[in-house]
Amino acid sequence: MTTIGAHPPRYVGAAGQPTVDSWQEGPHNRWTFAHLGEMLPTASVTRHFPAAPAAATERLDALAVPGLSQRLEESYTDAFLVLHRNNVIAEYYRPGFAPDDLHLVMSISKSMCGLVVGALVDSGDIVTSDRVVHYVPELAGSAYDGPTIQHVLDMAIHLNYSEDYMDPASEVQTHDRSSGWRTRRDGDPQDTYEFLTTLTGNGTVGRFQYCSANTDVLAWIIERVTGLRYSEALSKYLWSKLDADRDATITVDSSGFGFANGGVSCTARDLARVGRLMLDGGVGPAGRVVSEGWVRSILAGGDREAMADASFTGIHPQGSYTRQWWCTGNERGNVTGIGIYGQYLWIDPATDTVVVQLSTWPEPDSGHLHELQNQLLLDVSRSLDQPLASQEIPTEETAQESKETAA
Ligand SMILES: NCCCCCC(=O)NCCCCCC(=O)O
Repeated sequence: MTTIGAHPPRYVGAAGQPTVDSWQEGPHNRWTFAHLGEMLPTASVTRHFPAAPAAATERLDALAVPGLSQRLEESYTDAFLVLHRNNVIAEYYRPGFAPDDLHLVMSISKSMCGLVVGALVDSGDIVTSDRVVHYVPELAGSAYDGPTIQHVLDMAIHLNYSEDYMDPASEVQTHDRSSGWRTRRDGDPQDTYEFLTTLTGNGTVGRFQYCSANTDVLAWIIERVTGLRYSEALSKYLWSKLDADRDATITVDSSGFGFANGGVSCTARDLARVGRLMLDGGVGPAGRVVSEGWVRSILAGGDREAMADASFTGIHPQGSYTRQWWCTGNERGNVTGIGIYGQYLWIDPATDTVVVQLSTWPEPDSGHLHELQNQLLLDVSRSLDQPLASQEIPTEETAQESKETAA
């Protein structure tokens, strides 16, 4: 249990926090029996068995992209979807993966968190020029003592934090262990909140440094200004506005803190709805999420001078990062959420299209696979530059038929 600060209780009226040893007892059980997945690992017992067709579900004919099916396989794709205007014009699911299966989206979770911050900036609850410690005084003395919310949003803070996913000595692995993603070691922080207070830096701001901790700081600020747990805030300010097919999930740590930087799972179709609201000026089917101005700032791109990620600029020389989104700076104005192991939420304003690609690369970060997927996403976008009017675009209904055929 964390000893710092006051965090939103897991349930209203909570007397202390339920733990893995106390969850069965009253009064905690009033809440835990209905939220067991937040206390113990759980497995889904699916409504349909077998849950997914043994063959791939493929509906790609509307796209004039040579070798698309093979390229999806080569990039370890589990789910691929093209939402052109309001029509799903192409979809692919690998054998064993169903359209309504949830998929971990890793750091695309960050882009969702950025939208929640945007909503709270719009409402005046967060001011981007305010210092982080104005909201979370517990971070005084850490690397976050000085930087503003905008610095955190744009990942423009120097941190002694290695984001080397494969290095057991890296801070990102300590972060994982503190957040329940890996086995804790003696001396590790008790939870994510405590981990964030331990981070140091050289005190400089203004240069891009990709750091997953930044997003969890944003989530802490969101909790502080809303009084909600991050998982609840994500629902209230984003997910509930999407008319989503399914609930999303987010992993939580031992204190119930949602892993904002990488813990969201959802379906490909629901993820496309997040992209759709970006193209619709911040409005979802069930209401406005964020102002048009916030979305426009993302689509306009961030500070190219600040960008210092050679892997990204190797592919997108005019690239930048702002408000938790990657901005390619290319002639099409593509922006994207990106997650390790091959997750992309790709926005193509030029053709009013969202492309989702959810993969499971054998390794977290691969220059070769990033290039393959970026080229594929660009080819798909460019293929839509020609009007599709002359083609028979399959609708969602025909998608259903094609699923049944595949099954
Ligand atoms: N440790 C918990 C989850 C961390 C998720 C990190 C993640 O998904 N990062 C995405 C990095 C994208 C890099 C893109 C690029 O450099 O081209």
